[in-house]
Amino acid sequence: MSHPILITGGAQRVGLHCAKRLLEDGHEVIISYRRERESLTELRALGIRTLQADFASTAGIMAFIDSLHRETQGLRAIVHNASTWLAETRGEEAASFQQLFSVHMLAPYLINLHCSDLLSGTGLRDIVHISDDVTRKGSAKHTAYCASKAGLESLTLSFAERLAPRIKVNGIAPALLMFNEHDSPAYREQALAKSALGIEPGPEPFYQALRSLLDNPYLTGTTLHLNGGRHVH
Ligand SMILES: NC(=O)C1=CN([C@@H]2O[C@H](COP(=O)(O)OP(=O)(O)OC[C@H]3O[C@@H](n4cnc5c(N)ncnc54)[C@H](OP(=O)(O)O)[C@@H]3O)[C@@H](O)[C@H]2O)C=CC1
Ligand SMILES: Nc1nc2c(c(=O)[nH]1)N=C([C@H](O)[C@@H](O)CO)CN2
Repeated sequence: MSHPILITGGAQRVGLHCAKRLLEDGHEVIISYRRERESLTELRALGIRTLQADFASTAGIMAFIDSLHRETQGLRAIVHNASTWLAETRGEEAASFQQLFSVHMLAPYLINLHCSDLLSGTGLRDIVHISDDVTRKGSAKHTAYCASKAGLESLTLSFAERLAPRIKVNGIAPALLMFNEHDSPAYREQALAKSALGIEPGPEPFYQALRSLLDNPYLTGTTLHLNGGRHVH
């Protein structure tokens, strides 16, 4: 019997798509969510287990770790997808940085430390960190966000060494996947022009990248840059 796959931040957009696709591919799925949403009703009806969590504080992360251990005896994989795309607000830079650090680095770090014991069973066992292609060049507008995602890529390397050969640890660093509804036409045009392929791919190519990491027995410590041929400058 194979254990469920945990994907954090699974109540909307990329995480929601991957939760449904993993279920279609025959996996049991557990998601974490921060805010109650309509999508959760559909997921629960499909048999996906949903755990509330706010990773903005150590207490919130540790509470999630407790609830995950109560929810399952084992896991096939942990996908650290939960994220907040925060631009620093003048005067609130420190609070923003701490929130981004907590969600993008402290939560994956503590969950890996306290829940890697759940990664068991006879087949492959995986941890996947979701960072961002922008770590290759830095970001003037999302400086703290970019730094926290770069730190997550460092955790990929460290945990890959620390948990081998029992558990594979890899990352996906996407560039544009899905616009947000408030994105202006000008912003959309500018974002599309940044990659050679010039498209908004949606969540399915991301799922294909996740699938390739989960199914490959000879990949660890690798971050896949899913960026449509994005130029660095
Ligand atoms: N979309 C894109 O184009 C790109 C995405 N990425 C990365 O891909 C991943 C998926 O992107 P996308 O689907 O757009 O992500 P979202 O911005 O939709 O965030 C995913 C989920 O993270 C949850 N989350 C936010 N803050 C917290 C918190 N403090 N505690 C717990 N959960 C939290 C949100 O829950 P709630 O809604 O309840 O607040 C949300 O549902 C992310 O890691 C993102 O950084 C990278 C580059 C481009
Ligand atoms: N948590 C999120 N991270 C990011 C998002 C998002 O919507 N949520 N979006 C982006 C952009 O698409 C960017 O890659 C291109 O403008 C980056 N990270």
